[in-house]
Amino acid sequence: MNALERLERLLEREQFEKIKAIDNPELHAFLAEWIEWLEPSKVFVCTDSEEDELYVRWKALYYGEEKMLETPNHTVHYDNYYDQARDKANTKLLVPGGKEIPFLNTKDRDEGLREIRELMRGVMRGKELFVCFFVLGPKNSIFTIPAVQLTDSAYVAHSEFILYRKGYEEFKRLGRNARFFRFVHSAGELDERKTSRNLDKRRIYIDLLDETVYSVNTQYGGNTIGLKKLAFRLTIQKAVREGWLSEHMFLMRVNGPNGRKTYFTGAYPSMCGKTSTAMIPWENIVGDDLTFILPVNGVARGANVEKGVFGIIQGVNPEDDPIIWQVLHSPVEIIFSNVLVKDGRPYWNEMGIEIPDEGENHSGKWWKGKKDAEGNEIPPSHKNARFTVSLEHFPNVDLEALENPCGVEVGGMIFGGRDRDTWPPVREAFDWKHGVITMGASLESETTAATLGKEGIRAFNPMAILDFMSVPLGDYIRNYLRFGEKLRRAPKIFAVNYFLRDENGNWLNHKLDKAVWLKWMELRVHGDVDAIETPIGYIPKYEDLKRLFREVLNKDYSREAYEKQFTIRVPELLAKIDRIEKIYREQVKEVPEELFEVLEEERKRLLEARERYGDYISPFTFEGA
Ligand SMILES: Nc1nc2c(ncn2[C@@H]2O[C@H](COP(=O)(O)OP(=O)(O)OP(=O)(O)O)[C@@H](O)[C@H]2O)c(=O)[nH]1
Ligand SMILES: O=C([O-])CC(=O)C(=O)O
Ligand SMILES: [Mn+2]
Repeated sequence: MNALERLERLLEREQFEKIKAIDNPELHAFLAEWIEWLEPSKVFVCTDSEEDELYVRWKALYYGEEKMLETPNHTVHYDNYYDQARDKANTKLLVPGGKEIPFLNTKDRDEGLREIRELMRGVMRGKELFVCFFVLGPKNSIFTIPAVQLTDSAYVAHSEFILYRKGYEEFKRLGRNARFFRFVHSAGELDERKTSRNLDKRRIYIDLLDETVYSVNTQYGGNTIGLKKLAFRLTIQKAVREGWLSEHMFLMRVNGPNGRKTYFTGAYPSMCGKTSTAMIPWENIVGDDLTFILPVNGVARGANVEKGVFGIIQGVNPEDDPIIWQVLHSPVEIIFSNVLVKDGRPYWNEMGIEIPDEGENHSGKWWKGKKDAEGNEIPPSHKNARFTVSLEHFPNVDLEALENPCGVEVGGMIFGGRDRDTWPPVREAFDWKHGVITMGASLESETTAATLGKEGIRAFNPMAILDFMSVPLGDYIRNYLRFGEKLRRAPKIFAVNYFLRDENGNWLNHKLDKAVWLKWMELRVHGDVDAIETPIGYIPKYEDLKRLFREVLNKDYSREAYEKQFTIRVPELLAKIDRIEKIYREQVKEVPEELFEVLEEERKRLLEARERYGDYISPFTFEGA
């Protein structure tokens, strides 16, 4: 029996017809094999129709994976108390022979496939399987990659409808020519709260050879939403092979003088400010998490991989995040996850208003002071609680840029992380290579609640992408360097640090200061302001920042604040170069030699400056020099 015949027996007539309309034997074979293996009691195939999308939304409520809230179109979803973040330990790249690759979590492909298949055998008995088609990137564009998702979680399918462009028609159009990614997910057995029960058997296995990702016994979006971080491993591999960039970056428009539009990307690790930057009130958002950048006629063109936001809700308050606040309080389609709910209303940590002392949250019934099994007090919402919403609902979305099949020209690329004591708030690289190596490849950031495990540990995280890396790091960096050489107009590279602290641990900057750094970078892209040359790149002049603080935030910016924030901290900077060099030499290996040369030059500049001016050098010293 061929695959289509098997599918005809497995599916109800109406569902079968939807599959049959796609002329792709490879897809048929994949579906027949997995439907037989997973043994769902029912299969629903989603086309691009409103009706099918609505069916999925409804099923998330019907099966209890989501509950209705008071506001129309708002729902809440809970993940298991121990399934609240990405599980790095159980996320593995399947490679032939289980070849060890530094910093990557690999596993023998045959063994991994055997294990995951065993865990998934018959796992959907008594459940409904959703077969969904989406695309990464804008439709019918140079960026488009089709993907098919199999999942028994209506919540996962629902999230994908909010976050990605529909792809059923694209599959039909492409027919046999479609080269597509595949995702197979099962939440596994659910408990009475409809959360995954068998967390000890949670696995996320990425088959790089077949461009297929398997995920089982988990619901948390970062472990399950195929097109998000699971596809990301596949697109990084593809990009490095084909000579473009697939990045953990926001994409936004910064509005310059006289209506000038300049687009920026920004790579910061999870929970380090991508969404909050892309949502700065004066500017416009295109994307907040994943960006494809292609070289087109010597220009870097970027597009959002997604069309929605799976954003962190903790700390969202009306003062700092007025637009997100407004969206979260309007009756548009939103899934709140792992928040506190009381009388049908969602509440979260640090929302800037009084929140109830009891209700339901990610731990079940909750009251103030409740402790978990480990004796830790449970906050109202989880630190990694999130909201899922389409970008079309944001008044500040740049829709033209979002849907442009050619993307937008990237004027600047920003790197940043949680760094308490080393980098200044903003600086510009001397050139592409200097930026790629001393800013991107040298990025370190403190760990956060976006992944399971301890927080606040400074960790090497090149390009904010290490968690998702799927090729040897040296190859990835080489591709970056070569990418710049292909361009006749390379984006300028910048580094930011929103997380500087003083001796007492207090933040040196306010959350909205980044609005000023953005305006400064926009001016720099066009050569509209001068800057001060330091050993680590160009930094802003005090007068320019003072003027911008006044114009943008209507705030004073004192010389003292500037001096403290922009002091060049030579001992910390040198120690960092030592750490980074050691990692690349001893752990990563097989790194382009240029990396060491550029680090060495930076070290020399710092040593010379220290010789002349001492350990901590005021920015005014360089300005005068
Ligand atoms: N102190 C400080 N905290 C900030 C600043 N900007 C953002 N944050 C905090 O950073 C956290 C989340 O940042 P997001 O912008 O949601 O993170 P993201 O980079 O989009 O993360 P992912 O969605 O996990 O990839 C929140 O807890 C914010 O309060 C800042 O300028 N200063
Ligand atoms: O993928 C997720 O779980 C959310 C996210 O953006 C990240 O962790 O970087
Ligand atoms: Mn992310």
